[in-house]
Amino acid sequence: MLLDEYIRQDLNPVNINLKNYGLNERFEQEGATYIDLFIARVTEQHRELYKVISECGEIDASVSGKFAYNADDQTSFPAVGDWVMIDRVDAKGGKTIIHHILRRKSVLSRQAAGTENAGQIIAANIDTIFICMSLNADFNIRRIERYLTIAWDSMATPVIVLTKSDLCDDLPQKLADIASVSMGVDVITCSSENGDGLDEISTYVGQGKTIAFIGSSGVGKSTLINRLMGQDVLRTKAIREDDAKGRHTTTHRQLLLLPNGGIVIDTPGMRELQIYTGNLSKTFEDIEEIAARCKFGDCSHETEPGCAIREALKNETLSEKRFASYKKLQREMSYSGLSARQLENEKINRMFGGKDEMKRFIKNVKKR
Ligand SMILES: Nc1nc2c(ncn2[C@@H]2O[C@H](COP(=O)(O)OP(=O)(O)OP(=O)(O)O)[C@@H](O)[C@H]2O)c(=O)[nH]1
Ligand SMILES: [Zn+2]
Repeated sequence: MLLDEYIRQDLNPVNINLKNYGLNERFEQEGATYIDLFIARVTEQHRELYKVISECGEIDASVSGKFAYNADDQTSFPAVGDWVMIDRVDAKGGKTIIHHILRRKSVLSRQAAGTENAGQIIAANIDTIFICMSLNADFNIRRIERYLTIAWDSMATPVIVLTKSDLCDDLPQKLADIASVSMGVDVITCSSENGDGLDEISTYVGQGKTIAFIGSSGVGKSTLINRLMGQDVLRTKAIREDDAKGRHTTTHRQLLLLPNGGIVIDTPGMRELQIYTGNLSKTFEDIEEIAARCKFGDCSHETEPGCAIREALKNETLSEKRFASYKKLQREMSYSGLSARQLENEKINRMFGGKDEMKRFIKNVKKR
């Protein structure tokens, strides 16, 4: 099924049962204190433009001027997953205005250590965060620790998902390694290839429960979400790389309803939580192009067969030095390596396209 069709089926224009979107008593009660406003959940964010779902369907939304007065603090802006209060549910092709954010149950954010105001909200009100790591090339205990910290900070419950079990032949050793850092956290082993462990994941998913998947690029998050959806709603890496349009252009739904109940949040920010690839890809387009020819999508360019990078290094079409600086930058750009300033700029870019655009936006909203 095409994505458009999926969206149409999903969004019957009238009488949406918001419980399916995770509405519960806590939000209902808080929402009821705002007279004349309607409750809705943020389903998409594109810079200053939002989409929200209310009982009458999905509509475009923007924030009220009040938000812009606090613009130095990005965490006070709505994020995907937020429950918000809007002033109309039928905007007749226009926009509704978001006036309040209801108290968040959990907040997934990236932040720079030791700085204030450096938080950037990636998604809100997630119940369970699946930390995905593949059992082959991506396997790294330190990375799990880092993701666990992020997940615990969020107030959502983390569950470790070890993917691609079909590619692993030393599972007991890897499980023992994981056990040493995963105290109190459930660990699931699964394979989208042969279906192992997918039932177990389903036990964490149910009506009104909001889930999210984080983990390095290529560990199989999209594939897993597609399996839970029962259809290919997200384009997986393999398909993206085949696509003539290239793989930097994909936009897709940021909030998905699962057929057997439950909500998956999958925002671009979530995909970038591990490594900031935006500028890296641009600066090292040549290297990314070569890497795209590696036999394995998640090639570490170290020991895998069919590695195009090692081939290029051997025949000197790629210089060792350039590859070394790419790797260095890649390390520096990992989540924990970003300086406060880099994070701040990146956040502004993501939300507003740039500093000037942000200033213009704030000015405009204040005028309204
Ligand atoms: N062998 C095997 N391959 C898998 C499995 N799950 C996913 N893959 C493959 O791994 C590659 C990456 O999968 P994706 O689902 O696109 O990975 P992702 O985590 O969504 O990656 P990003 O979108 O970049 O964050 C694809 O070629 C998949 O076909 C699995 O269980 N076993
Ligand atoms: Zn390679």
